[in-house]
Formats: sequence, C-alpha cells, structure tokens
Amino acid sequence: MCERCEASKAVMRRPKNLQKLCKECFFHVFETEIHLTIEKEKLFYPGEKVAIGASGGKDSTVLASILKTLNERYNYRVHLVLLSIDEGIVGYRDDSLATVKRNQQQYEMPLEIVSYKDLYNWTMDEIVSCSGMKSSCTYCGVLRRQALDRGAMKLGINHVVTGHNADDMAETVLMNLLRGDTARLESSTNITTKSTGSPIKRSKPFKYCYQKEIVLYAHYKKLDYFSTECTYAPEAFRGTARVLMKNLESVRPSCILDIIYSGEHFKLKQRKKRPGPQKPAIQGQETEIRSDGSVSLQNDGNRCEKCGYLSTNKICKACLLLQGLESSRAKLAIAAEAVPKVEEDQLQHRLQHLSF
Ligand SMILES: Nc1ncnc2c1ncn2[C@@H]1O[C@H](COP(=O)(O)OP(=O)(O)OP(=O)(O)O)[C@@H](O)[C@H]1O
Repeated sequence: MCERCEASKAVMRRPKNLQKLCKECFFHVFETEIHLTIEKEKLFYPGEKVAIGASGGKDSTVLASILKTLNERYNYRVHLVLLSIDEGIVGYRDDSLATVKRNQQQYEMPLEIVSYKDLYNWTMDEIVSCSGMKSSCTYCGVLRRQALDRGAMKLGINHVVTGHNADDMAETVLMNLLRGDTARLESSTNITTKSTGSPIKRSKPFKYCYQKEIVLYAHYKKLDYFSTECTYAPEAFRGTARVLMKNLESVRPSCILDIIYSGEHFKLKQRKKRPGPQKPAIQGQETEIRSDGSVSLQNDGNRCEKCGYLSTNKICKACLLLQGLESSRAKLAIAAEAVPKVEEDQLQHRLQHLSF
C-alpha cells in the first residue's frame, strides 16, 4: 500500500528515498517539493516574465508542465514563455523542436525559437564538420548560454529557467572537485546564476529533483517529450562523472542530494584579489536589441568588440570560439589541409579555459 495515503496501491518506490507511493501521492509530493524550493529561494515575483529553456527533452517538458500547474495552483502570477534554441543539428534538434511546437499548443504558452545560424552564422553541424566532435559540447554550451540570454532579451525577459536537475548538479560538483576547479566548485550548487555582465538570471527549479523521478513523472502524466540523445557525443569527462554517480547512486540513493549538500557547504579559502582596471557597472544601462535578437554595437567598454553583445571582456566567449573556427574554415577552404598544429594548440588552449 501507499505509505502516504495508506488507501491506494503503491505503484513505485521513490528513487530519492525509497518511499512506496501511489501515483496520485507521487504527483502531490513531487510537485509540492518543487513549489517549496520556489518559495524558499524566492525564485519568482508576481508579474514576472519567465522564459522556460525548452529543448523538447524530458526535463524541460516536465518543467513547463509543472510550472504551469504550480502557477495556476499557487497563483504565482508569472508569465511563462517557451524559449528554444535551434543549434542546427539535423536529425536531432529539428525533431525535438517539433515536440516543443506541440508543447506550445498543449501548455498554451507563447514560443520563441532562436537559431545559432541567425545569431552566429554557424550551425553546430558546420562547427563539428570544421573542428571535429571532441570539443562540440564546449562550443555548444558557450553558444547556447549566450543564445538563451539573447533570446530572453529579445522578448524583454530577465529570467530564464532550465530543466537542470539534481543529477546534473551533483555531476558538476564531482567534475569540478575531480578537476580541482575550485572557482567553479564554489558556484556549482547555486540555484540562480548569471553570466558576468549579463542582466539575465538563470534558475534551476529542479535543483533537488532526481532525474529518475522526472522520468517517472513524465511517464505517469503521459507527457509528450523527445527522448533521443544528442547526435554528438557527450562531453567525455562529464560522461565519466555520470557513470561514477550512477554507480554511487545504486549503492546509496541519497548520495545525489548528499553531494549537492556538500557542495553547498564547502567554504573556500579567501583568495587575494589581483588589482585590475575598474570597469564601469552596466546595471541600469540601456540595451538596444534589434528585432532579430542582435545587439547594437556601442563601444561603452562593456560590449564585445566583434558582435556588440554584453561582455566584460574585449571579445565575448562566443566570438572568441567562433574566431578560431573562422580561421580554420578559411584555411580549409583555401588549402583543404589540416589546421596548422600551432593554431590548433592555441584553440585547444582557449577551449580548456572556457570549458565548464
Ligand atoms: N536547445 C535548447 N533550447 C532551449 N533550452 C535548452 C536547449 N538545450 C538545453 N536547454 C535547457 O538546458 C537544460 C539542460 O540541458 P541538457 O542539454 O543538459 O539536456 P537534458 O538534461 O537532456 O534536458 P532536457 O531533457 O530538457 O533536454 C534543459 O532542461 C533546458 O532547460
């Protein structure tokens, strides 16, 4: 019997704590836990416009469904919009975008699609054919984060929520720990983050939700989602951390939450700040976004010199990566030869610094 209502037959053991639940009680506890996270972290305010990063996959589909339910049940009064990035991966993203378009009808939410091709003049397929599969996740991650920001700005929205879940977060903590990347370790469990210089905040309402429970929720609710893995291989080290986590979870299911808890409580030694030039604050500044999502080039010291998008560096991360690709493409076109070793090494060096 269900251990919560003691009236209906249990259909599952919760992966999170092995509690036996019936379907209705599982829906109730799962949705309530997310509501309590939203309340505790004060993720939304009444009247806020919120973009849901919608990939058509299970996590973001469940996120759209649950936020719609909670918004109505608890009267958050937030305006929800689906925001999809088309990375240009034939046979993967085109199919998942078809799912998002159906979700738009099912959840009655506006949908905005922004493509890498329009923003950067590159599709992921073109990037991979030029630079190979090895760094595809790094390129895609950097470009997607900026694309989500730019898509949100185009819609006049300052808040993007994504379907990153507890498994993703624990994996990130493990990866940063194993790499000794203490700078990233410090912020890897934040529920809300922001790129330096960007006015767009990004939140993860599923921070404490187990991936297995998200899949069960989608299954029992019969949600319409796209379940194919990305055509390009997952980041190699993340893949290894994922396997390690899954093994740990099979022995001790609570370890996912325990790793997040540990991450939240790490206290890093204060680092000495290097003196550097003071940059003017960009808060409150006017940002001119064109109707196609591109940004006007204003040389105010807080913009990328190449694309004009907000950046605290002279050239933003996306342009830095694309610059390397452009030179590879030009050389490939002229000589149909491999990129010189020195340049490839320089590009790899830049990627290492940008990888996350
Ligand atoms: N193309 C995209 N457009 C909009 N948002 C995206 C896109 N890709 C990823 N996201 C956002 O980032 C989150 C994490 O993405 P990730 O690539 O890790 O996929 P995932 O864990 O398989 O999630 P999902 O099941 O939602 O695809 C997604 O839940 C979604 O909110």
